[in-house]
Amino acid sequence: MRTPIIAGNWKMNKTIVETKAFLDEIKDFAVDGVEAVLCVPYTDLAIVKENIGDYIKIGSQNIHWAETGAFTGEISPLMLKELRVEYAIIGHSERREMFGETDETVNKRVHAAFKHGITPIVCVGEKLEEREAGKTKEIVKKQTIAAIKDLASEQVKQLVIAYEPIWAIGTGKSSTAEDANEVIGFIRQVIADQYDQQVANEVRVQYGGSVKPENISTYLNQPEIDGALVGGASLDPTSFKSLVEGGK
Ligand SMILES: O=C(CO)COP(=O)(O)O
Repeated sequence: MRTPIIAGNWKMNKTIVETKAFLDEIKDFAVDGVEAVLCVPYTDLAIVKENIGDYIKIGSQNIHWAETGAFTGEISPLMLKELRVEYAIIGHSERREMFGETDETVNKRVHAAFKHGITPIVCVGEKLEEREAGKTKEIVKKQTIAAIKDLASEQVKQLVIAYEPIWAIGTGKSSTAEDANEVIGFIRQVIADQYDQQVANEVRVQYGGSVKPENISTYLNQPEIDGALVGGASLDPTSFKSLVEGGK
């Protein structure tokens, strides 16, 4: 059985003061049988570490492959480890589209995360024109294979993949649950072909793109969908709690 995982991706939102107010609202919150993660800006990691209990896990929004060095603007796995970061989003479409992230750098970051005991949440997903050209599966297959290149089976089993169709992010246009389920089932098949069915059965694959408390259960009711990666709707504490409850 795969444990559902609901992760909030705050993107570039919330100052320390705003983060503290959010954390005050989720004290003592926990839902049995659902894993919850908050992927916050780097400047909020320390305050989250100091003010969060054991239930909600801390995530970053990226991770560099080197431990130290001349990489202005990047973040090292060692720095994240000190802040009790357990998850790192890697290859989000906003990083791929706006900041030059490639399939190769995604793979380097994935290896670095595993080396330091941080679980990658690898994002894959097609653009609107790719979907319209019938290329969804081709794109997610290419991105998935590149991201997991040279990983051991035991590492792949721990991996989290987020299928986020780019046209559904922040647009209010969500993929239908059936459609997301089909693509996620396909991603699992790609992993089975690269490794084996047992490995594929253990990988958790989330859906992301305009998930809200009102629609989360339609996704989580699908057999292949193991959780959600949520942007906008994770910023409000009441909404975040409903999302995690929706993971049941
Ligand atoms: O990009 C996303 C999560 O990583 C999805 O964002 P929204 O939930 O705001 O559409």
